[in-house]
Amino acid sequence: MTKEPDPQGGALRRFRDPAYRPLAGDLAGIRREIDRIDDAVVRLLAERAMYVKDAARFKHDAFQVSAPARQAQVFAHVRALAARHNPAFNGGFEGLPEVVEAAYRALVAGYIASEQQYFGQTEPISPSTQDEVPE
Ligand SMILES: O=C(O)C(=O)C[C@]1(C(=O)O)C=C[C@@H](O)C=C1
Repeated sequence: MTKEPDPQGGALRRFRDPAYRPLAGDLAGIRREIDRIDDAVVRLLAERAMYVKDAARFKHDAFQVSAPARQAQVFAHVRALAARHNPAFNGGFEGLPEVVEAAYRALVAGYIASEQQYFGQTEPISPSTQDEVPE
């Protein structure tokens, strides 16, 4: 079959697990929920990006921008979060920690590339002239 699925069509299959509970009546309903969630995810990624940009002010050089030990910490953290947030209903989502870690590896690579660019837009300051820290 080389045709895209019909968003308005009825279900074509069912899970063999008798306890499985469907989340929407059709594929259009599923996609509406996915679009809603993507909006929230991307809004948070944009908020995260601004903190990554600001992090450049606290680094001496390109190695510090890359901060590999911190990267490893972030990947382990999001993996653990994915395991914790994996829903208990409908059997959860198998391999969610791996999916989330892979996404974060791609995301952080992009964030680092931009942070390196932003680092190039900074200049060193002496401690006495440092920016004021917000409360
Ligand atoms: O924590 C930092 O130092 C950051 O710059 C943030 C961040 C991240 O996206 O989480 C980005 C670049 C570094 O590789 C490590 C982590």
